[in-house]
Amino acid sequence: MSWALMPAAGSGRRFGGEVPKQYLAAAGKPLIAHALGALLAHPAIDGAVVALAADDPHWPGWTSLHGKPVIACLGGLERADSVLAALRALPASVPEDALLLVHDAARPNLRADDIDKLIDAATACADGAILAAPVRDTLKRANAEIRIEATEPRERLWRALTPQGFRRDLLLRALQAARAAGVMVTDEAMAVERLGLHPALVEGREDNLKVTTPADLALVEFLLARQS
Ligand SMILES: Nc1ccn([C@@H]2O[C@H](COP(=O)(O)OP(=O)(O)OP(=O)(O)O)[C@@H](O)[C@H]2O)c(=O)n1
Ligand SMILES: C[C@](O)(CO)[C@H](O)COP(=O)(O)O
Repeated sequence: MSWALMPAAGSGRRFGGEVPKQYLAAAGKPLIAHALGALLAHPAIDGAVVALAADDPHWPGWTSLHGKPVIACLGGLERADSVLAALRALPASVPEDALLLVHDAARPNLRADDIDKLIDAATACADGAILAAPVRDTLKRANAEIRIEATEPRERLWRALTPQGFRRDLLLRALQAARAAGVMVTDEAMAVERLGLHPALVEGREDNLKVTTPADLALVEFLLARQS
């Protein structure tokens, strides 16, 4: 059994504008609709919990999608808080060993083959698994004047994507431990790594983009329009 947790309570500061980016349209649908639809269209995913900002006026009020339950909950100040809130809002019927897939509402271009690969890897690896992309560019470290200070070695460096997949009991333990330590994790794997575990890296599609700035939206629009 797998459930999806979707952090969707962000305000989109880097994107700007009045409407939080997860509700902006691309290829005729809000980004969140693409992201949530991709997850719930997958036969192995049984439902989703979506973490929303307080009094979110844009949330369409979905209670089901593709015939599967959608539960909305109140998110938190940071992404990690929203993920923990969504985890805590899961139905009690979802077993402790259920696989949870955490996916950003801001990543609309998620494909079924990537979900397949992630579920397989997270099922095979007790430490969980994440979609990720190997770094293929030369990496530079900047100084205070935005001049090159150094070139960083890129061997064995990957960019973390989402979904990230972990057992319910492990993810809860990891997120609670990070919060108790006052560590603000930027993805779920970081919390699991803090426990001394080593989640698997699964090479995912480079076009599983997170929409962060307006330029990202233009690219995602192109990608999604080609799908439909
Ligand atoms: N307190 C927060 C912050 C972010 N998110 C969600 O986490 C995902 C990735 O976060 P990010 O791209 O940083 O979104 P924002 O926080 O909205 O963007 P910004 O940092 O530019 O404000 C998004 O789906 C966002 O809605 C969330 O659920 N709760
Ligand atoms: C979870 C994530 O998408 C993995 O790359 C990323 O850490 C989210 O970062 P953000 O700053 O919250 O968008």
